[in-house]
Amino acid sequence: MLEKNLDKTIEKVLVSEKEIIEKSKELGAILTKEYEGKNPLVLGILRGSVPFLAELIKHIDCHLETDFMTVSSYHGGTKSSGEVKLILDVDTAVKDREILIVEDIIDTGRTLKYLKELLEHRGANVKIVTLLDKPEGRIVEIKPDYSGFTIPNEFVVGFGLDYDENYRNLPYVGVLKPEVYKK
Ligand SMILES: O=P(O)(O)OC[C@H]1O[C@H](OP(=O)(O)OP(=O)(O)O)[C@H](O)[C@@H]1O
Ligand SMILES: Nc1nc2[nH]cnc2c(=O)[nH]1
Repeated sequence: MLEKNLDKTIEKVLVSEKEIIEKSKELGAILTKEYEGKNPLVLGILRGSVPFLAELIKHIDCHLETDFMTVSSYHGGTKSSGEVKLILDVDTAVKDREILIVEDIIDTGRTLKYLKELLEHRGANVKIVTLLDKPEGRIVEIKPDYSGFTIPNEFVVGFGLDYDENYRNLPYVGVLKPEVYKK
């Protein structure tokens, strides 16, 4: 059964809403300089990136476009299936385009390695910004160009990140109480 109050299912908060907003402002200032006059395509990876993309682009003060791609490899659980599935491709032409991929998290690195290679193969110039980086989870080599917070090797939820499609709407990033996984 789902708890009424999401807060009650959280064991600890790793990154607060205030910290996320402050970090988005910092990253936004850096990205404003990076992309001035380049009209980048800011590419959100569905579904997890939506809250971070929405916060981040408010602080990038230059012309940009947005688009989305859907990929999935966790299928609701806490472990990567090992296979990245492309569910919905980007609509905008990407050849010779400056693309900024926006992600909520890099863990094994499989999703971003797959996406970076796919888009570079199509002729795009790709950079990556992620809200969270979990370096201890890495299985394939990939580094973000810009990263908000480095976190320990724990499964996290909130600010876009789900467990079984829930908790994406929490305004902060946290770790669930162990009993949630037993239900
Ligand atoms: O580095 P990795 O181990 O590949 O993990 C990172 C990916 O996992 C999550 O996506 P998921 O497949 O759960 O889809 P979702 O965004 O719809 O939750 C997250 O949004 C990243 O895209
Ligand atoms: N919700 C969630 N999705 C992930 N995808 C890769 N790592 C994680 C994580 O820690 N939490």
